[in-house]
Amino acid sequence: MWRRVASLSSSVSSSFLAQTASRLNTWESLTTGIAQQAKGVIAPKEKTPFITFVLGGPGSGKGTQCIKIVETFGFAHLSAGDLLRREIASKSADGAMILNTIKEGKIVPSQVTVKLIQKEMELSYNHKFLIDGFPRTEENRVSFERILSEWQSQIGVEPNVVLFFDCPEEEMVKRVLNRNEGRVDDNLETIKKRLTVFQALSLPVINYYSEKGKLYTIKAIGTEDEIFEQVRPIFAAFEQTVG
Ligand SMILES: Nc1ncnc2c1ncn2[C@@H]1O[C@H](COP(=O)(O)OP(=O)(O)O)[C@@H](O)[C@H]1O
Ligand SMILES: Nc1ccn([C@H]2C[C@H](O)[C@@H](COP(=O)(O)OP(=O)(O)O)O2)c(=O)n1
Ligand SMILES: [Mg+2]
Repeated sequence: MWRRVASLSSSVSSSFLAQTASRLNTWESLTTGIAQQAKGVIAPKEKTPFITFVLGGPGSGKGTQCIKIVETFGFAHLSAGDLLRREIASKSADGAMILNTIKEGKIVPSQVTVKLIQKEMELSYNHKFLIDGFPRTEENRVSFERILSEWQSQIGVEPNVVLFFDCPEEEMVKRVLNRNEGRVDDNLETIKKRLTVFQALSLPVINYYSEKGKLYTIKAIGTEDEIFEQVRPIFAAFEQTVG
């Protein structure tokens, strides 16, 4: 259901979307219900999307911990950085602009990134999303909320959980310089710029979610497994309700 409702054009008004979503919900449960009754089985309930933002400075271990969350809790992992790198590799119209922005340690315009994330969510059959490296600016946050508000009848405008991997700069620099994934931004010059951007533009987003009571801060120092032991209880607590 998530996929069908979300696939509706974002240019359509929210009230129309809400009505259509409600109609689709009713129609789908009705038709599914009839078919399932005929087979003598109970129709599964539609699942409400569950959105987690994964934030933290460059090299704080977001991607590494997302892999563990996927393995343990079955989320879909959407890395904003990976989606942007895929655009560069596919030589799309925005590819050159994205490459230059990433090399400079700056943030790609929100409409580009949000469009990529939205597309991935629409294509997913999963209802549990880990959105890694996003939102990195207030502009990112507001652009995404605008999309979510169009799906309001389904999920509301806020993420369910925001994880913040809190890591000392010295450690982040060490990790990024050892990352060895051939990334154009894994060099000392770019990392320094990225850390300045993180302080100036990303920390306000983290503070925003802290004030909203959505933030879970993880001390991102220690082994990968030790850090995951701080992450695990957060998702375990939601497991019953999320499905
Ligand atoms: N707890 C850890 N201790 C040491 N190195 C780590 C740890 N977690 C991740 N790394 C390594 O640090 C680098 C950056 O991790 P990554 O998950 O890509 O961070 P991010 O996505 O936040 O930039 C990778 O090479 C990764 O293998
Ligand atoms: N919301 C985002 C996420 C990433 N980007 C760009 C700018 C970032 O420096 C690069 C790389 O992001 P990525 O999340 O892969 O980086 P780290 O894993 O934190 O090292 O992509 C962006 O412009 N906007
Ligand atoms: Mg990453």
